[in-house]
Amino acid sequence: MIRRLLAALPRADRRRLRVGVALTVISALAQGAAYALAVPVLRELLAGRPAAAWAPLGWLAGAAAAYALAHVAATVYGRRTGYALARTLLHRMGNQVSGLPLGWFTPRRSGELAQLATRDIMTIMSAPGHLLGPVLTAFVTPAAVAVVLCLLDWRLGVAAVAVAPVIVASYWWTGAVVRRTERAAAAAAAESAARVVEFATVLPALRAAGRSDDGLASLEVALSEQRAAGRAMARRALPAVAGFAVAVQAALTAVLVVATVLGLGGRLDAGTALAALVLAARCTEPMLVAAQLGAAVRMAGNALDRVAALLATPALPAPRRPQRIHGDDIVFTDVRMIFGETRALDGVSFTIPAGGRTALVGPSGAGKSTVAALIARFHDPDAGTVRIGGADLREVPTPELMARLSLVFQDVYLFEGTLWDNIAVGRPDAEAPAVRAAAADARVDEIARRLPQGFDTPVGPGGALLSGGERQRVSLARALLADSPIVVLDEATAALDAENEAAVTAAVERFTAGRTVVVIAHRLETIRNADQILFLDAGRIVERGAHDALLAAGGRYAGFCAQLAEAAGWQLRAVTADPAAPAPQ
Ligand SMILES: Nc1ncnc2c1ncn2[C@@H]1O[C@H](COP(=O)(O)OP(=O)(O)OP(=O)(O)O)[C@@H](O)[C@H]1O
Repeated sequence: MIRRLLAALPRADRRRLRVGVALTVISALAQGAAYALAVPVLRELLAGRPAAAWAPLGWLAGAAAAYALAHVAATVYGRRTGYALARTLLHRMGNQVSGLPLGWFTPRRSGELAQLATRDIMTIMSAPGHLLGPVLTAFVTPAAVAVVLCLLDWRLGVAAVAVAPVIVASYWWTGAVVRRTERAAAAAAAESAARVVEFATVLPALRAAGRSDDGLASLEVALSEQRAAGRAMARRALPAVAGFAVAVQAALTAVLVVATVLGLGGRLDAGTALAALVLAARCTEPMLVAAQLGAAVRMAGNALDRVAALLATPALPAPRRPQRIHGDDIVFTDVRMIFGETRALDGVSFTIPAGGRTALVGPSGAGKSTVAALIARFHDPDAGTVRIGGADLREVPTPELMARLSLVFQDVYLFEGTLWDNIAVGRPDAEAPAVRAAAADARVDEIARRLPQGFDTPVGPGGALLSGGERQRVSLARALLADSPIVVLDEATAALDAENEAAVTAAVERFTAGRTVVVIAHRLETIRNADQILFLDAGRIVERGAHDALLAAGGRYAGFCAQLAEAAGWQLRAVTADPAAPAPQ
């Protein structure tokens, strides 16, 4: 464990851990010496020679003082190392996470990350701060005492040392059991954390569909699995911890029996026998505590494994031969994208010409969002290439790609800053009039007028103080300000009310004119104005062309449009269904 903690620490903090461990060992040895020096003191006192007890008593006081000083210093070093460890690991995790492909961030991963950054980091931090000291002391002090017993009387020493292998073996067994069962318990905890995140995310949709109980049911299943894993851990670890306690008690009993037999037989003086009994009893308690703390050390080891796994997650590889983007055309060549068992894209090839508008259409799960995600390089494809302006996206530095793209996705996330900051992030060097113009185009100025501090109003974590439609308008303003030549829109106006939708759609139309636009939309008006329509199904492009040509072909797209028209007609008829109903005044 110490080796692994050293590996996790930066060079500057490793010395602190080494010093802390050395001080712990010194304090444990001093404690052992202080215990052992009680033997000559007791021996002299019981033999009626109090004057002769002064010398060992002085040594005992010295050892006790050395123990106290080393113990305090070791505790301070341990705590500081714990903080340094937490700081370093959180920093490294932050750096790592910021370099991971955006497609990595699913609700499950968010749950795991939350567990890692909170529970696991606290567990790891406690290892040098609170655990290593008592665990080391629990073994070093009895070892020192055993050495002293050997010097006092070899038979007592043999009794103490004979049971040491049993104690050490049962300590490792306890650790192995805890380590195994804790992994399952931690996986169950991460699963239920992910379910909580997911439940909070989908609750509005579930409630709208009157099915909140469905989400609650999967959350309850995860929570009861977590409870079961916790119980299984306790059930399996308990016998191991109890076995260790029995081994420690057996060691104590062995020393007690040998000391008593020798004392009664007159082969050991009363003072030494009594001191041996006291010493053996004194060492028992810290060893029993060590069994429990040892389990916590194993949990810290598991937590370190999980952090190491995150740190080893491959980031999007940096370009080996960085290429510049020359142009705005987007070309997919035989692209495959597989998520687990799902072929999200299965050998897709197409060209999105520069300056044109391409609509991605198809049933749910067809792969439309995956196309958009690959254009923004949220992932690299499993096979094939995605090129923009002739450059393979794997070879394009991220800032170069992001300068070319504006993304307006369905799930809008705002960061915890002001309304203004959330728009200006689209182009940090933008002058105030440009930010205001973008805000006005996306109708964010209306929102600002309503808020107490106007554009300087904080929007809360994730933009929580704004409604879904308002967040979408802010994200549109951001894209308008960014003024990028390529725009990817995913259901960009889905959360807007009718009036705002019309206004924002007009702004988007103006803004996207002449740019390369890739739009995922289910509304007929958006789709039919596209220069090119790519109809996807089950990860393949099944039809492509312009609206009129595809309609005339009478294929899948034509059927899809008929469904959309029928749905629109159904809405119309539903409103005017009852001719006898009184007209609104
Ligand atoms: N990160 C992911 N992990 C696992 N599976 C994924 C992931 N992203 C997409 N998929 C799967 O890939 C398939 C295509 O998904 P995609 O979101 O691209 O479809 P879509 O056409 O955009 O659907 P919708 O219109 O419903 O948003 C689906 O089966 C989906 O479950």
